[in-house]
Amino acid sequence: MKKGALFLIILSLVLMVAGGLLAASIFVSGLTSFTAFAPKLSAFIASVLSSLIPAVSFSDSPVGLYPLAILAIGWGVLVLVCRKKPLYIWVFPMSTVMAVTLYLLVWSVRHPQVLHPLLQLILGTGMDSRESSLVVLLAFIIEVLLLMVLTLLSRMIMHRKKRVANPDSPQGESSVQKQHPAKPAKTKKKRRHGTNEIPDEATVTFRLDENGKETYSSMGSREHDDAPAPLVFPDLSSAPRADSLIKNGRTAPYVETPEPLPARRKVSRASDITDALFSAPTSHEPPPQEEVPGAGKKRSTFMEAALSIAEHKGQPVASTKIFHSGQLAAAVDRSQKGQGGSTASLSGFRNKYQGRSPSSSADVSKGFTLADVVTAAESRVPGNHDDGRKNSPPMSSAQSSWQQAPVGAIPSTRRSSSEFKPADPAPVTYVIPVETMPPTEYKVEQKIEQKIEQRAEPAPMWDYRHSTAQPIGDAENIGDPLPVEVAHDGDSDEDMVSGIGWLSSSNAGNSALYNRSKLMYQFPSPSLLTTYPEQANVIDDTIRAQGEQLIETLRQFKVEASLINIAKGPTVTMFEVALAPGIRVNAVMNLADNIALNLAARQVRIQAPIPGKQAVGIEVPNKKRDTIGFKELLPAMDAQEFAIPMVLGKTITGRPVAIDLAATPHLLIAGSTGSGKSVCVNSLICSLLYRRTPKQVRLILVDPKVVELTIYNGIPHLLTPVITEAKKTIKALNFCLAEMERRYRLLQSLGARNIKAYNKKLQTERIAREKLPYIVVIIDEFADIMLTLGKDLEGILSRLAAMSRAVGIHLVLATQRPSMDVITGTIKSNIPSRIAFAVTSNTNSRIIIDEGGAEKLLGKGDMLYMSNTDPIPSRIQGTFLSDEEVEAIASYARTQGEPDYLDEAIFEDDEPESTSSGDSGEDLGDDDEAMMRRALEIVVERKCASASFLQRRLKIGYNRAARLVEEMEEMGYVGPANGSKPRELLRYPD
Ligand SMILES: Nc1ncnc2c1ncn2[C@@H]1O[C@H](COP(=O)(O)OP(=O)(O)OP(=O)(O)O)[C@@H](O)[C@H]1O
Repeated sequence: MKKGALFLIILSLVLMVAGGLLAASIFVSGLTSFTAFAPKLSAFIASVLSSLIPAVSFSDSPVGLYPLAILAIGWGVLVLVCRKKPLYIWVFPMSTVMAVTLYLLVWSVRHPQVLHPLLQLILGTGMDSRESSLVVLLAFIIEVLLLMVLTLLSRMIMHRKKRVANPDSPQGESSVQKQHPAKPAKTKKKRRHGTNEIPDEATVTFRLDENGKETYSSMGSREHDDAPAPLVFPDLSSAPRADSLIKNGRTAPYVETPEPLPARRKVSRASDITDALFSAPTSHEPPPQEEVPGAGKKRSTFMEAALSIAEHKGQPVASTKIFHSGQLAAAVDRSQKGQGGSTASLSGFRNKYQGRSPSSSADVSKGFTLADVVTAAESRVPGNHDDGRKNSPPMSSAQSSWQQAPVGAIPSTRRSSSEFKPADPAPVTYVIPVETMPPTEYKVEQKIEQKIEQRAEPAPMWDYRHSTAQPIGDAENIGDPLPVEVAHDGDSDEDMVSGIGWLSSSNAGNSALYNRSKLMYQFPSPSLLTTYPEQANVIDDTIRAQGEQLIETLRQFKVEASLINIAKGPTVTMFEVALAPGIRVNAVMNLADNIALNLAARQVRIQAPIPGKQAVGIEVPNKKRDTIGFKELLPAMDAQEFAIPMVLGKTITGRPVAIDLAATPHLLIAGSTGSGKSVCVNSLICSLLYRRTPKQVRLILVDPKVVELTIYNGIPHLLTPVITEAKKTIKALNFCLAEMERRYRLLQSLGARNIKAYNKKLQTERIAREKLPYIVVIIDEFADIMLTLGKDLEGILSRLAAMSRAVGIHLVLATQRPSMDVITGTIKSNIPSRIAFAVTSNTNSRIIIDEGGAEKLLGKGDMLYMSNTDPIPSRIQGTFLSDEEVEAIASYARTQGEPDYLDEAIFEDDEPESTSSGDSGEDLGDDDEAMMRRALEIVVERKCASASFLQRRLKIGYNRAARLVEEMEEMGYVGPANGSKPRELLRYPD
């Protein structure tokens, strides 16, 4: 037992006895006066004690000996608490005395007439039991106070003792303990390490014995109380977290100037060790590599191992735990391979952790923390281990210092023990070469950077000097250098020049630029169009009479209103009616049928209110409808600068309406059969033929009904013959998706945000690329295809509708089935501009334009147009194009150039792999001969040669496929390029 503890025990007993005597004398002398002065208080105390008796009594308690058991438990706890704190030993006699006092107190209250013999002995017989009970009570209070005083005193003495034991610590306690007061400084689990116990993750103390061998102990362990004073680790509070360095992708180099080293190291947690291990001030620059030859190789293997493990586990270094000795060994192996040095120390490390006795190897499986790694690294201390340096060549001072320095001492703020002091007292520089220890993230970044660098290196793909292409746009001086094209993979089929990708002409080897220049499209003449008689917008007496009759009808239904305006349109006349105050708009709306009845009109549509007016519009069909000729509306397309101008018709007020599909940006047309959809679609297509060349706008037409749009077959605007099959439709739409992606890449290459900006850049910067034409995909009766393809079509259409606007791909979908399964929510949400022709029900109208009204339309081109900018539908009478007119326009367009269709391979079915050859030619790699053999087999199979088909079948890049076809031509197997058609097979291979 320690002297201090003995002293305290004696002190406590003395104090206790003295206190008790003092209290007794005071109260014995003042008892009479107390009871006289405070009878009520004494009575109150007596009552409280009486109520407490059953709970604390030993013998009289109704609960038997439970209080005794509680006391025993309390003692047990005290024994445990004070096991390692000898200074608190006085608690045992103190508590015993208190228990006896308590017992006496209880006795006094329970037996007011009888004085306990013990009390008689202490207090004498001159006192009655009442007085004696008060004395006992006060004695108990004094004992409690004494307990508190002694506790505080003990604590103070312990603090003082620690400070004496560890003069370096200003706190008198380890900083770790201060930081983690909730965790008592003791180990949870221990495992044997030789003769020492190593805590897993708790506070660890590293010590060196007289032989320089390191030992471990947990904080406060008695077993090591007599061990040499613990080594003191440097203050780690300023060290940045290791994982923060890792995240930055950079491990800061650090330079240290060793200071006079203290004899002890401060106790530290494993995470703190690793934090400090990998931390360093960044202000210092590392010395040049030549000054520290081999420093990179000779740097800490264990640190490398630690990093390697952390990297493998994807964790921050500080929190990495190694669970298997094999893992650790593997990490060390990796480090060793990378370094090619420190073999001896590594083997020492292995011996340390792997070459243990069987009993200890079981503990090994519990895992190592990086603290273990660090500790092992310490074993490289000169003099402790042979780390292979004996045979090393002479080292530079810095290198020598580095190798002599323990790994744990690397951080700049760290101090080493005197044993670790380098032989050279001169300032020593420790260097960790940054480049040899890149963390995972850093490697990833490096890879990305390398990739970017690789991409950034442009390889000229198209040299205008070797091309027959003519400059595009306003470029006049071909001699001027053109901007270098962004390179792409030579084997890629990505076309950076063509306005449209995957054209058969460019696939056939023709320059896209050259091919486009063949087109000299002249717009059709308006003379091809029929002129319809001028419609009479005159408001005659008949119409006025109709207006009066309308007001009268309203009045009959108690709706006071006045006629304020009449607008006569081509199909309907709108009577603008102002309602009297207090009349509800709905009152008029509900009278639509009555008005129609009274006016003998077929349908009456009521617009309540007219947007922007304090009036209700009542649209009554004209007795005689006017036809809006397409010719009449041609000038409307020139009124504004439209990218894709299209005429729709005329409003009620006679205003011509033309839209820009590029802004719309997609259009949904729906209406029941005979409502005028096909005529509308024709006028949209003819608008393009009249105002846009194939260089500006290209078309993909889909017509499942076959008879509606096939009339356009052969016009130069077409990208493919009019599609009539669902299967081909999906392929065409897939092409659009691919083209959309290609275009986005093109836009990105020039930093353009949309097709307009891209085309403008080509012109202003005179870049040798084709301008991107707009692509308009028109699908008539898309309900048929939708029902066949279902979700596939919906998905593609939605994606296109959502994303293709910027790259100039626009959709026009027409259907005569305005049902929910055709015009789905997804399609509707992606196509805000819609045209509703006459439908049979209000529900259908709602499906198309989200409100009723289309059921009141009159058919034959009578439409409600809802644009993306104005959700209130406006009534328009569509333009009329007769079949003859359409035929004439298409015929004329056909004379203006050959269509440059997409490669037919796009629309071909995916053929099953040929089994006849037994050759998996599709995976022929770089074997040119085998590739040619397989290509010839395919060509013979098909009786024609197409580069893109070969590309698909052989799963090779387009350029390679085109080369194969050219070689076939040279060898005489296939004929020359044949426009958009595949090359002819001339002879069979031998
Ligand atoms: N704008 C118009 N002006 C005058 N008449 C028109 C107009 N639009 C259509 N019509 C008339 O309506 C008829 C039907 O038009 P259209 O063929 O376009 O209807 P649809 O909705 O396509 O019918 P379906 O779905 O059965 O093909 C046409 O033959 C034409 O006579």
